[in-house]
Amino acid sequence: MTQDELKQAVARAAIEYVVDGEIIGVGTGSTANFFIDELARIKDRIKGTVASSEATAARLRGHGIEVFDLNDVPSIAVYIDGADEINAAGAMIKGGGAALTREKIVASVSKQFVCIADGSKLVEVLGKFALPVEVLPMARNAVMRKLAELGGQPRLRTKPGTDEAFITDNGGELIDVAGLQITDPVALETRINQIVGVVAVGLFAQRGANVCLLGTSEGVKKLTF
Ligand SMILES: O=C[C@H](O)[C@H](O)[C@H](O)COP(=O)(O)O
Repeated sequence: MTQDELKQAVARAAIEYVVDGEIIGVGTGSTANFFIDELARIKDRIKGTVASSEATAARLRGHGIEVFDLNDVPSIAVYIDGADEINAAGAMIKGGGAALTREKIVASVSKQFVCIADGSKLVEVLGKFALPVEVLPMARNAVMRKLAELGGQPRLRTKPGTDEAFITDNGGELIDVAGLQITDPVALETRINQIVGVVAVGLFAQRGANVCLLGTSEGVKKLTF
């Protein structure tokens, strides 16, 4: 099976976690896009969605699925999203698709987090995938110095093919920190959150996944945490 077929299989399996009559939180990225396409088939069963990025909101609306502003929503039944890496405890690195801050906010108000990922995303130790950190632009270099003190190699994310900083949906910039061996994800998340100028770190450990649907050649494996 191709990686896309594995992503499609977990996206389909995630429909089982959609709660009828409720608002569903929807993630960002290629796996989440497959989920959105599956959700479109059963859109009449749900009240609507909250999106974790402008791209996701546009795809949902393109399917005729209602997208609510989070400020108008008291709670979210379930949040469904991909990950760049996930470990055996349900802690994740996210933000390869630049949506980490809104993803973290939507996940924080969701009762359940269902991670959908192809099997390559399951790792023993998080950190091979460079850890994304969103910062306010004026704090970029100050935050990069602090992140270097943690032992990683911070690098500003740029617009493809240019030297210009990539700008997120929130007007922030992204620093990708390579070379970390994240043996204590909760401690590192706490430490990076304390750096002034950081908007959010793409380490989802304090609020990790409750369930992971992992696409493998033997079928969809379900991990619960
Ligand atoms: O910002 C993007 C998100 O955190 C994605 O969930 C993550 O990058 C995984 O994306 P994909 O499903 O495309 O591998």
